[in-house]
Amino acid sequence: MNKNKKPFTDQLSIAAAYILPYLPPAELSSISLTCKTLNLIAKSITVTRSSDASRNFEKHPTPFINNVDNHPYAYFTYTPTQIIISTNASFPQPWGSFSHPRPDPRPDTVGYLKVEDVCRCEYECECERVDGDLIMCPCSKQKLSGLIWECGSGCNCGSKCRNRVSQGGVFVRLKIVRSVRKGWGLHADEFVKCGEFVCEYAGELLTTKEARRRQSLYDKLASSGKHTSAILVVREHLPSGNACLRINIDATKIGNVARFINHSCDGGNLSTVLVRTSGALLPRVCFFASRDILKDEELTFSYGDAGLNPTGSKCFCGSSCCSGIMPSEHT
Ligand SMILES: C[S@@+](CC[C@H](N)C(=O)[O-])C[C@H]1O[C@@H](n2cnc3c(N)ncnc32)[C@H](O)[C@@H]1O
Repeated sequence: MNKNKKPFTDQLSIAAAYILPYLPPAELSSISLTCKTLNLIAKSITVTRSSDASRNFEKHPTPFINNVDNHPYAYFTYTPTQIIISTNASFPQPWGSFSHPRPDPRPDTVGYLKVEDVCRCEYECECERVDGDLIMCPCSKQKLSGLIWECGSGCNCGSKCRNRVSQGGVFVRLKIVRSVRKGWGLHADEFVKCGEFVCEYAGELLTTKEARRRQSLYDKLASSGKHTSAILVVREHLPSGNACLRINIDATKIGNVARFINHSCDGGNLSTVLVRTSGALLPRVCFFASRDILKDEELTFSYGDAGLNPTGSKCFCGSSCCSGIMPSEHT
């Protein structure tokens, strides 16, 4: 026997370590039944997947916690920011063996802003000044448009600029907890101060035509009772008052932690804020804490008006003003 030749199990382990992280749960589970070596590798991938939904893209891991059934995690491709996909194909992403550490562009001292009084003057940004004089106050733009404006690639300031609150990824400690009636839900894993940036709603930016096509597909799958979709539609009313920009983000297959935020009829504890960034054509949809949130509390927001969809599915938000029906606008 050639002494330099690695035993078959070693070769199998090496090959499997490259291939198995790309497999969706059903395939991973069936391949794990074939032999002990593959079973061990599949198990370690399952542990990695359930220990961090963000797959090392965010500052802290976001674990899946399930004490109600046997789903170890939800399977999707992680993106920390919104992406434009021109076709309806998604790309494979390994999950379990690679890490993607992200830079920390935001100083720890600036983790929040008051959503209700968004005066940004305190966030001194050099690009807003000429010879030390403030030439344009960002909060005047806020008042005009009802948006938050942040510095970006169109500004002269760098990534350390403090007017980039929502651009450093997720800084709050979060966890994804399974419940019997609502499936997975995003929870705070530490105290979150009112006004603090929580996360962006990241996913695939779609045309309205594609959003409608996917929504009807997801609705058909949902009627089987096993599929949850995560298409968010936000409308930005342009300053003229005569036009409205419609933003469709689908986080069902490609998204971030925000895809686990459930609906609450009382408006929940998160505010949805459109953030425009200098140098970027399209706004981003971001969530800020609308009040102080305690550790372990579920994070929720209002998906919309349930009255728009009287035949919608049952709502289990549990709030005192629950309408009993999940809102779902006709996309
Ligand atoms: C964006 S996903 C939220 C994460 C989802 N719970 C999961 O397990 O992936 C939206 C879906 O969650 C479920 N959901 C969200 N809020 C709910 C509520 N208040 N009552 C019942 N189901 C809810 C619905 O199935 C909805 O289509």
